[in-house]
Amino acid sequence: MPFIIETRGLAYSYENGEPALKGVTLGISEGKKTVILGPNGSGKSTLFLHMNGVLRPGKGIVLYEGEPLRYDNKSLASLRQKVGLVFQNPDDQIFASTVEEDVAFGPLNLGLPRADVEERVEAALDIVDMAGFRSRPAQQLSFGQRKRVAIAGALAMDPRVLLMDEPTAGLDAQMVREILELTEELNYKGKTLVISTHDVDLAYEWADDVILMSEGSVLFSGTVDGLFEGEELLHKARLTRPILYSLNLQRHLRTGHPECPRPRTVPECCQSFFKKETTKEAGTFYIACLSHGNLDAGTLQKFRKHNRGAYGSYAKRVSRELGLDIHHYFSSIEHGLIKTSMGEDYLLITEPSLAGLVKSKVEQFDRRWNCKIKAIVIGNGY
Ligand SMILES: Nc1ncnc2c1ncn2[C@@H]1O[C@H](COP(=O)(O)OP(=O)(O)OP(=O)(O)O)[C@@H](O)[C@H]1O
Repeated sequence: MPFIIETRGLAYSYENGEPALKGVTLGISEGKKTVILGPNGSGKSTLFLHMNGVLRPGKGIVLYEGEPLRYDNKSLASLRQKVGLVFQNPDDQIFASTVEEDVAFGPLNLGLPRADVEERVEAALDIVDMAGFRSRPAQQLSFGQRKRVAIAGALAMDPRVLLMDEPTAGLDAQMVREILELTEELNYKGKTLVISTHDVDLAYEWADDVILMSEGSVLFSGTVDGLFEGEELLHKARLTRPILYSLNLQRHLRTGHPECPRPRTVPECCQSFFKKETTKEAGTFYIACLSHGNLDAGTLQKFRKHNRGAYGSYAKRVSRELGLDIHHYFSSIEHGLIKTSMGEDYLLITEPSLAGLVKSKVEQFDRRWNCKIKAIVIGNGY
């Protein structure tokens, strides 16, 4: 698979002379979810600032689609249209006086017609569930809300690659899940996602590819399983193994149960650990495609309260607006997988463009854990 972004021998020192990057060579595969994993001060933010041209390498080069970056204003503007960066601290990114002005800033600079800018702002604010705050001054928002506005600002540029520097830092648990779901949604819709974090559990659950950094250098580049198999590199990078990885390994060592396939999420762990105790046949995972006004409350009532969820920003917003009695507004696919693997039916409401993603996740889970869950998409107007 071709790399959409590459760095070769990238080195950079800040003004105090301390090297922050020491010859970093790496590649980001198009269409994948890549984690840049590393402890504090390992150079993740400095790397991101190079990947969208904010910083210029001391040595080495950055390439986009195989072409070295150019640093004149026109080339940088064109790069930033394709490679969006969400800063670690939203206050480094949000400048305009109101939320909508801030999100509109990038698209206006592209010279788009006012109506197109409006459309982009509305869509981006909808995705991060901040449409109700559009006229509010950004400084009157919570940290998590400002983080969402910063994400909306990057989304409004409609980039092919979205770099998110520590997107979950400082957010509550529910908001973390929502941001991760949002990244899944964006990735499914074709965007290449790169996030930086020091959270090994998050990296293990989320990433297709992982690049481990320590003290300005790349220690590892490959799959998550490949990274966590050896402990030496992790120790060097002051990181530990993910909890689910360690639990699974301990079971293997203590009981002789095969180590692979390794569970990477809670539903996978439940299925792997407790499969024998589950005697019931698996349930059906109903995926209901929601368009405004096509909901039949009777359908909802056929499912137990704790067996109804909404997935995706649109379905969550519309479900709330319509006052639907939905129980899971986050981690709904995971809840649905747990319920159906225990033999209960689950109803998940989502927008038509995400039904394929949900179905493929259920089918992937089913193939991996062989639990015979049926996934059925119910069309518009069920
Ligand atoms: N503006 C700056 N001036 C001087 N040194 C800096 C500056 N920003 C970062 N550094 C230094 O560069 C190195 C890499 O920092 P960087 O912020 O890229 O790491 P990081 O992996 O993103 O860390 P964290 O996880 O804490 O955000 C660190 O040693 C840091 O102290």
